[in-house]
Amino acid sequence: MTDPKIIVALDYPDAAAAQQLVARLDPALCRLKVGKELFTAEGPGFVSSLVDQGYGVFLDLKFHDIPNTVAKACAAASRLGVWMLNVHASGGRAMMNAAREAVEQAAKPPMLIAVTVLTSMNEATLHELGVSSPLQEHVLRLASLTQACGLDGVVCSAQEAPLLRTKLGQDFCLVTPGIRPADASLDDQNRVLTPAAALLQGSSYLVIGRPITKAADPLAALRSITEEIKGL
Ligand SMILES: O=C(O)c1cc(=O)[nH]c(=O)n1[C@@H]1O[C@H](COP(=O)(O)O)[C@@H](O)[C@H]1O
Repeated sequence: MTDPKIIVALDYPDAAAAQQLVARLDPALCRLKVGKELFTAEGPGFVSSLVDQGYGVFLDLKFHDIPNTVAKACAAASRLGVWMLNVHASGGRAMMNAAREAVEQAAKPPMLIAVTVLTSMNEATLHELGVSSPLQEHVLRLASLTQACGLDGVVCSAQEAPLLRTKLGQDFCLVTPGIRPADASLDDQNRVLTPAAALLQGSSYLVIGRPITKAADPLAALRSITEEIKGL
């Protein structure tokens, strides 16, 4: 069983558009991330169809609510047969414990990870929310709490991966967006790393959207990145 390190972000408005891309990819080379836009438009049926096509699916719904509601949502997501799902670490200890307990009871438990600080946020946006610590310190605090609650890992910027890898050990899963091959457009991402650099910094899995989804030949783009990170 292969363990592809690339997770392709399916940021599409509907199943037809997403499926056009999916048909051109290869489940041996990547997993797929379904987020709020596609899930809200198409629901669990499309997620199940991706699973049936042999893809590992990261259901990126970033649950954040009271513990009971998040636990029930995680149980429902687990029943879809997804490979990974996530919650917001800022939902706190009781919420994350409830999420983990719900996932553990699934017939085939998915990996459960937590979002620390979104890559779209900076210190100024944190201060506005009353968080006065430096950004990296806050990321580390949320990631440490996530680990203490027994979750499998976090979503973070690849730039935070070295700190988290050092402090939280080799077995903690670091999922990092903001990845750009050396020759790719930055789009709206600011703090980016190349696929190879992100893995060398300690990332476990790379979330990659437009460099693959907008490529003239998405499978060729996926193969080229796979080649770049071979052996890392
Ligand atoms: O949770 C995410 O996946 C995520 C978290 C974050 O902090 N930053 C971030 O860019 N993402 C997602 O990662 C993907 C990046 O897509 P591209 O910028 O096209 O490679 C998008 O689906 C974003 O929603």
